[in-house]
Amino acid sequence: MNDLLSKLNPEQLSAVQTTEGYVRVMAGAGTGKTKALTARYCYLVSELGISPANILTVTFTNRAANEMKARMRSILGDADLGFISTIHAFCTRFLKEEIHHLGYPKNFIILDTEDEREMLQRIFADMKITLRDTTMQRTIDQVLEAKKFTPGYISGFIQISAEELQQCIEKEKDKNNEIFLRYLYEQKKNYGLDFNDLINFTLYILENFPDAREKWEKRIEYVMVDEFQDVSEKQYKIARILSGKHKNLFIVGDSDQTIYSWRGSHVRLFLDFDKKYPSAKTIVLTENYRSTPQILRMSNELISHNVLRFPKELNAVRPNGAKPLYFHSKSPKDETEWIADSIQTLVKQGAVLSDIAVLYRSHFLSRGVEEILIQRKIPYRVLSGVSFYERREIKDVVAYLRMLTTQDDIAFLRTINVPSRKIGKKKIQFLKEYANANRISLWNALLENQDSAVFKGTNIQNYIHAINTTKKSIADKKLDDILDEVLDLSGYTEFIRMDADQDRLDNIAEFKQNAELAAKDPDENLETFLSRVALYGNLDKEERKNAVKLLSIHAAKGLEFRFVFVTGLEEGVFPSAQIETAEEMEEERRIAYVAFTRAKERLFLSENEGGGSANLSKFPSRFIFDAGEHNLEFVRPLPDDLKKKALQHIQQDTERLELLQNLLFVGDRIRHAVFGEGTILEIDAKNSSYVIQFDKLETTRNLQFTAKFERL
Ligand SMILES: Nc1ncnc2c1ncn2[C@@H]1O[C@H](COP(=O)(O)OP(=O)(O)OP(=O)(O)O)[C@@H](O)[C@H]1O
Repeated sequence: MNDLLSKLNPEQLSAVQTTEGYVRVMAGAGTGKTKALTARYCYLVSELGISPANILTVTFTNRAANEMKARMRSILGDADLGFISTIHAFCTRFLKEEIHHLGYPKNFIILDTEDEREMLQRIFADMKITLRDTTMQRTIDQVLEAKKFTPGYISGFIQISAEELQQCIEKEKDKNNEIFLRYLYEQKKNYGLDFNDLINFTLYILENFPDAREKWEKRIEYVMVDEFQDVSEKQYKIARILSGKHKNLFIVGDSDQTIYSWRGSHVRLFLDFDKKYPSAKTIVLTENYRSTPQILRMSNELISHNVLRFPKELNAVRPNGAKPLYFHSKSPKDETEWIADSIQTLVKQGAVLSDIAVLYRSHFLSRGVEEILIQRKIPYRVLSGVSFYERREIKDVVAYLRMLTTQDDIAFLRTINVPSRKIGKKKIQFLKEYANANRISLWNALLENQDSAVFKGTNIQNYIHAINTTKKSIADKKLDDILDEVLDLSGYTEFIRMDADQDRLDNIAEFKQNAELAAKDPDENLETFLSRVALYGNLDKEERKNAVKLLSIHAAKGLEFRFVFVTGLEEGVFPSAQIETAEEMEEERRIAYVAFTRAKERLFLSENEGGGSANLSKFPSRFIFDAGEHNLEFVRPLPDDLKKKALQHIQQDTERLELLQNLLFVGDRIRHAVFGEGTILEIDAKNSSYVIQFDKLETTRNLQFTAKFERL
């Protein structure tokens, strides 16, 4: 133990030894927060003799919980470390003991996101809901998530019986309410709890059953919350209640690394901790052990542009290194080639591939990097999610293209029932038998049997029509138009929109852009394009240890690498085009901060003029300028004209965001000097205007955000 403590700096030591009361540790990136938390746990158990059964340690991911448990085991030996867990795992354990209060059995079911989607799909089918009504993602965001956040939701849900729910469903007129009620009915019938409800139920029991609360308050003598910057308000509330008796609540994190606001976290929870608990002690860790002074300097400068933060300057312990290298390029190809060149140079200089990580804001950006690494035979692993060409929607799209050329059975089986055309197993079996007997492909088997009674009531005509029509125009059309045509006619475009998963839409948009680029090359046609793509899809799947790591910035949270590349630093990509308020822009800047501070020795930043979707601007990201040009080494200078335009664009966009910050809301009443009183019906953020219905006018008016009117 002494050995463990002797390695800590005075602030870390204070975080470890201040065991009693409310303690907030503001730990800058790379300042050894994980080390301090582990040492604190050890200190509580080994030095103070507290039992692990009385210490709750909440981690952000299962991975973090497992890592911490492994470290603890190596120090403490065998002990029940069950209370080192994610909040969801803790809630599950809590509910196993306490859910009987609500009349639920101990073996309730946990519904994961896939289960949630499947349930919704069944509900959509029962209600005959189509794309015209809503989409899957919209329903999840606006119906399930939103309604589960409303104040009375949980008590209502707990108190109502399945039968009463059934009656409510029958009476319900509003479609969204009906979807929600049906979802709750399914949950109730199966005793199923989704991730939101694991939290909701725990909180409900803690707040409404004093016996249960007292038992747990007594049991949990110390509460420690890691990565506090990303916990939601409800999770925080659970921690607060559990620490209500012993009053030992320790929170650690970095408010500059809050990147999960979309899941309900908020920088303010961390910043206002001392207002909630005036006796709270705040310890700030600023000695950074991870990065060179050069990497820190530019990261410090970047984050200093945020207003909502706890100001702190990190100091580097490591010796000097080189300035972060910034590469501006003309095209996506130039950018990825530069990345591959730089990786090869690093390897020549003695780096191993697994020391190198390529980080990106959105998954679709992995495509270009993956392609060049494959071409150069540089092994890599996609750590967050699936490689680009292995993604379901990309495989579907490629299969549709193959139905225009090879019409092979694999492409056929992948596309025939996506979207659903009522072709089940039996019909496929019929086609397989027919094709085998006649030694023809499944596609030809379908063509020969299209009028057979077997296919009555199915939608194969639409499939056949889509393929045949598009096929006819291959010779006259551009690659990207062919792609659009077959996806539109086959109903695939509508199908994927229905899913409305932004990642999938982005991936398809990226694939289309690739096709668009290929279309400009006179040597490229559908067949050459497909064989090139096939190469990327058929990688050997061996688990490679010595490989470059590709991952999203969100997945890189908490990790560190000797060499870090951040790609796609363009306005509209990073920061994303979807940012609509100054506060959201601060979150985006924190994401950049997390990315930059992952690097230990050298940071490589890049962007290109030809990136992003067609309708986005192609300027270098504001984060390059925020980080301070003097802190960067430019591989080549930015063209003056481009820089001027980029700064102008950034200035205008900043003004737009500031305006949006002071925005009025839908439903607000206003008075205009000429039109009189009216109600805001819509906010058109893209055009910076309100759609207003004035009481004395028949039709609506679009007024600029800057227009003069007063709020009533
Ligand atoms: N007192 C110390 N002396 C030497 N090295 C340290 C010390 N504390 C931490 N380190 C090293 O600094 C690096 C960063 O530590 P750690 O991963 O715990 O940081 P962190 O605060 O969790 O970072 P982030 O929040 O950015 O993910 C690790 O390599 C760790 O071993």
